[in-house]
Amino acid sequence: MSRSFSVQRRGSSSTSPPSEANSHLHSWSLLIVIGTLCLGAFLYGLDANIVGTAVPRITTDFQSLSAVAWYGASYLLTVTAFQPLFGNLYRFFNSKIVYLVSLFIFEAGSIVCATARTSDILIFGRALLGFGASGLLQGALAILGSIVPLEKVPVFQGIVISGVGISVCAGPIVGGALTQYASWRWCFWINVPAGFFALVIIFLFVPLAEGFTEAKALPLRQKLSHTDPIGTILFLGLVCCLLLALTWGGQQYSWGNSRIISLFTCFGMLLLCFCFWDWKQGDLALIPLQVLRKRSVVMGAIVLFNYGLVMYLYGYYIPMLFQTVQGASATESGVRYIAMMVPQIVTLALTGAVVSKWGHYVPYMIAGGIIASVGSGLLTTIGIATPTTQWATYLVVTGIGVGMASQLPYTALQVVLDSSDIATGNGHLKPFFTNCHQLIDDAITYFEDTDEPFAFQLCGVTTYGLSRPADVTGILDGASWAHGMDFEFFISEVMEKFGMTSKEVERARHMPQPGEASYIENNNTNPRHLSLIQFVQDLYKRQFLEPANLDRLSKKFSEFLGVTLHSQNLDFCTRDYNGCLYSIGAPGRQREVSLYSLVAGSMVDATLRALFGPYLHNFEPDIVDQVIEFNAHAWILFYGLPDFFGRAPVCEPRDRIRAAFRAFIDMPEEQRSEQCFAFKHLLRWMEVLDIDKESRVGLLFLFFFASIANEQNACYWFVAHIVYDEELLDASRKETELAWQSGQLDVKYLTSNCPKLDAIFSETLRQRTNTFGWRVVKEETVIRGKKLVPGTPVLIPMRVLHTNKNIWGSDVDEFDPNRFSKKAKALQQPYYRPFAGGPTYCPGRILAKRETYAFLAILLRRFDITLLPPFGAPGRKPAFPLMEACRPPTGVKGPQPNMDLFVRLDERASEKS
Ligand code: HEM
Repeated sequence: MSRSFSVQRRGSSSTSPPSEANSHLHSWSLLIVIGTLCLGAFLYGLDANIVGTAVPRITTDFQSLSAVAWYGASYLLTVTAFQPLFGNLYRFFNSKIVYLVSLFIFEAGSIVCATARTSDILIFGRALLGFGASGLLQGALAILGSIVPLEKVPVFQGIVISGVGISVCAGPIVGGALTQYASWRWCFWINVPAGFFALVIIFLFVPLAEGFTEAKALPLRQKLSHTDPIGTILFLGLVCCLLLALTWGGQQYSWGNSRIISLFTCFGMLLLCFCFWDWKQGDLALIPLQVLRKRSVVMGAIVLFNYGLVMYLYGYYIPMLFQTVQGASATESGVRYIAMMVPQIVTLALTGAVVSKWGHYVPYMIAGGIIASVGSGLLTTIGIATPTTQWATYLVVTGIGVGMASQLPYTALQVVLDSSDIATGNGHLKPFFTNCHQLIDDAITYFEDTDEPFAFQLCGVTTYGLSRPADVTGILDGASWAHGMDFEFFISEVMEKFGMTSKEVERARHMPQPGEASYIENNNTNPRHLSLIQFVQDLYKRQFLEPANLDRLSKKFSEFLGVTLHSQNLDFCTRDYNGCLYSIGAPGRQREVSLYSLVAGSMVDATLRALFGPYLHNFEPDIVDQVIEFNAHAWILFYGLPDFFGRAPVCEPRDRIRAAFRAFIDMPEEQRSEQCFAFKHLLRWMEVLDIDKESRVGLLFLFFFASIANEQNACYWFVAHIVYDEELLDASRKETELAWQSGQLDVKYLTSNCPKLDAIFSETLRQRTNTFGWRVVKEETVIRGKKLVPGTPVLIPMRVLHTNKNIWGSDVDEFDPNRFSKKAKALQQPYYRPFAGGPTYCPGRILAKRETYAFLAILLRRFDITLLPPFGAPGRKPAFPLMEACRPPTGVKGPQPNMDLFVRLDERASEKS
């Protein structure tokens, strides 16, 4: 049975870096569009608040006191009931078009209201208005996602949403003034020029192109079925029946009247149908039933319902009291109402800020309820002659109470994220980014009765996580359901994050067709007419698995490593890569170094030189540090976190590396003679395709990142375990010495004849590959009875394979290479997958082993290694570093900040020159 909470729109398009995304707006065009979206949000809120002060005139004009509640309710009904529908429309269709359609409906509704000749037409017009308005706020947020970079979305979101806040305050005053000095009809006419202006601006300024998402690429039929039209109709029907029965009952008709009874009966039947339909639809339902099982959601809904009741009751009856009982004009009534609205907005903002900071929301909710009740009680005492100070004080008290508590159900879900309540919150952002593995473990425990994939919210995006080892291997090995999962789409998203424009990413997915310029017969570079993405994947395999290319690359790599690993070249080991600034003496034969700096610095340097030749170092002398810095913070880019206007730690290294790549690409091919095979072909083919320069830089960057993301840290743990354990160190020295028999390092011998190293390497990878694989649901897929919704990302926690006690025994947390000494048993274990498997089987697996072993072999050949005691504790063995746990991985993780091993390297006599 389904357990996920809700399906929300993916903001994939907005993740590309600011300067590169061609749909992003700048300067005055951005200003004007943001102003217009604000106007849309203002109109959305205005129409809920403007009629209150106009209602007394309307009821007088139409002689329709019995319909008084309907003027507000019809708007509210549709504006609420159609929210989920519009949410899905924005998810599956182009945001600009859906927004324009909703504005158009809003305009039509306004004209119907403004020209209404009867009360019924006005009610119909209000319903139409609400229907259009239900797409305005969501639409503004959806459009924002494609016109501003992701990191700036929260700021602009705040600006746009403030339009609603202003309308709450301005609505009654504007409504009052228009009703008094013109006619109540102007409360609706006002929407027409404003809405028309918004239509024109959005039409002219917002680009039609937006980021590609899998949901938007679904066939029309599938899109329509996912918007759950039947659920929407049933929901609307049942709400209408209930509201009609409640409005007419006891007023127009007695409660026992057959119409009222029929309406209640219809409501009951529709409710049953809706529940059945909702249950059948699972995750695709308008309101997934699982949501209602969650205490926090149910309580939040009850609180919101009660405050909604209070707000709308007062919104109608207090202006009526002012105007019809106390004889105030419509404008004056609006101004008087400020006494309630201003305190409400102020306390709303204040409580929100306080709760966000300290996290306790229940006290404010209770206090708000008590204050609002006291205020409401006091309001019951006012009458025709109540002095201004008295009724104003009562309104202020009520406003404070309502403002204090009415938004807290939303805030509570954002701020207090209880990981055991995994499926109930509308965001698991905080636990994911502070301890993602704990969040996944909690989810697995929480769902262990069903073993079905769980769902959680990440940056507003519903994300599935697989909980069973068999499902993880199933996805890698192509289980029958795995074809519904797409890796290519995930890669497309990552390409955007690394700087390709969405237009070029779409082109990269396209297979060249006969007749197109990119379909070149007898073309040596891309003879199989692959799409650019497939071409890149093919290049990976040719570069890292074809013996000639692989041997050349690993030979170069070892040579560069051989140059670096000399005592006089180790100054870089003083770098503060991991919060471990370690001062070493002047270059000499004995050096004391941070192991992390030693491994990271020399591995990254050798990889860069083997892949690119010396060129990147020429363009950016600090390139090694920049890459290490980038790797440490790549998760910020990867998970699309805001870069705080370019100040996140990932920004500077990203920009400097990109600048070096840009200069590299600008060199004529003949001057790049030392670049590797893959880059030569990749750059050539991108030139044929005429991919824009920034996108070429982005793809090159991503290609390079794949080859270093795991390597540097995997090698660190491997060497750290060996250095930490004298027995392992001795055994490793013995094995690696044999690879130097010719005087040169024989890497192939090393990787084929060292069982002890193999066992240590395998155990290191078992313990350290806590990475996540990612896929996107391509078509409706069912795993263990749970329907996964297309377009939703799926997280594959490899960890469930390697840390599972049922598979590896109760000592799973111990580092024990012996479990791999009996090779046949552990290595053939289907749940041992450090390099994944199937179509995405890591093409760098052979090179990874060669590079790691080569590093160790050269290090042991050159130096005697002594583990240093912790600072200030001579004679003691340092603690083994813990793995960094606070950030989600983008590859194998490094040690926790300020945790490292420090070693003394004594150049061996045989190596002294
Ligand atoms: C010990 C080090 C390494 C580990 C643990 C590792 C692990 C992995 C894993 C688990 C995947 C599959 C991701 C998925 O299915 O979602 C993968 C993919 C990949 N790895 Fe590695 N890797 C390592 C080293 C390397 C090296 C040295 C290179 C290149 C020189 C490399 C290049 C790649 C590439 C290009 C892919 C993507 C394959 C595709 O697009 O189909 N890896 N790696």
